[in-house]
Amino acid sequence: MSVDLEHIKQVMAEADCLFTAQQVEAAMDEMAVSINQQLADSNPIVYSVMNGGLIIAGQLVTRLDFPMEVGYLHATRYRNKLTGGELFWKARAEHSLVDRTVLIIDDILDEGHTLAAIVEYCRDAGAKQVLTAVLLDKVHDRKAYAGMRADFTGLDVEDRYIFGFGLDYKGYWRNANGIFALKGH
Ligand SMILES: O=P(O)(O)OC[C@H]1O[C@H](OP(=O)(O)OP(=O)(O)O)[C@H](O)[C@@H]1O
Ligand SMILES: Nc1nc2[nH]cnc2c(=O)[nH]1
Repeated sequence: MSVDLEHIKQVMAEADCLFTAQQVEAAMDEMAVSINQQLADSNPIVYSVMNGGLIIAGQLVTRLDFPMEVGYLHATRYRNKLTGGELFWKARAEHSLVDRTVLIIDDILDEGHTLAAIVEYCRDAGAKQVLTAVLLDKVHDRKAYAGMRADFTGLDVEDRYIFGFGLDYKGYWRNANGIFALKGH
C-alpha cells in the first residue's frame, strides 16, 4: 500500500499535543513506583503487547529494579485502521505461564477488548496472577465491561484518536515523543 508521506507529515503538523514528553516521563515514573512496590517479590514475566506497547514497555521496565523476565505478545485489532475489529493473534507466549505472575504492558486501554482477551489467555495458560499496565486509559463509556481499568494507569486521555509514544496513525508516528490527537477526531 502506498502512503502519502506529505499527508503523514501534515497530520502531525495539525495534531493537538495532549501530553508532552515530560508529562509522559512523569507518568511512567509514577507507574514504576507503584509497580516496584507491588511486584518486587513476584518474579514476573513482563510482556509488551506489540506493536503499540513497544515504547512504553521498553521505557517502563528500565525503571523497575527487581528481577523479571521480559517478552512480547502480539495481538492486534485495529491493524492500522482508526476503528477496532476482531482480535488477531500474531504471537503468543513463549514461556510457560503456569503458576507465574504476569504483567502485561500496553500503550492504551481504549475499549479494552485487546487487554481483556490477553488477560483471559494468560489465565487460561495457568498464570496465578495477571496484572496490566497501560500508559493511557481513554475516557468513555464503551469499555468491554463497566468500570474496566488496568491495574496501573499512567494518564487518562480524552475520547479522540490518539497517536505517539507507540500509538500509530496509519502505521506512522509511533515514534512521536508525546501524546497527540488527530485533528477533527
Ligand atoms: O482497548 P482496545 O479498544 O482493544 O484497543 C487497544 C489496543 O489497540 C492498539 O493496538 P492495535 O490493534 O492498533 O495494534 P498495534 O499495537 O499494532 O497498533 C493498542 O496498542 C492496544 O493494544
Ligand atoms: N493509534 C491508536 N490506536 C488505538 N487503539 C485503540 N485506540 C487507539 C487510538 O486512539 N489510537
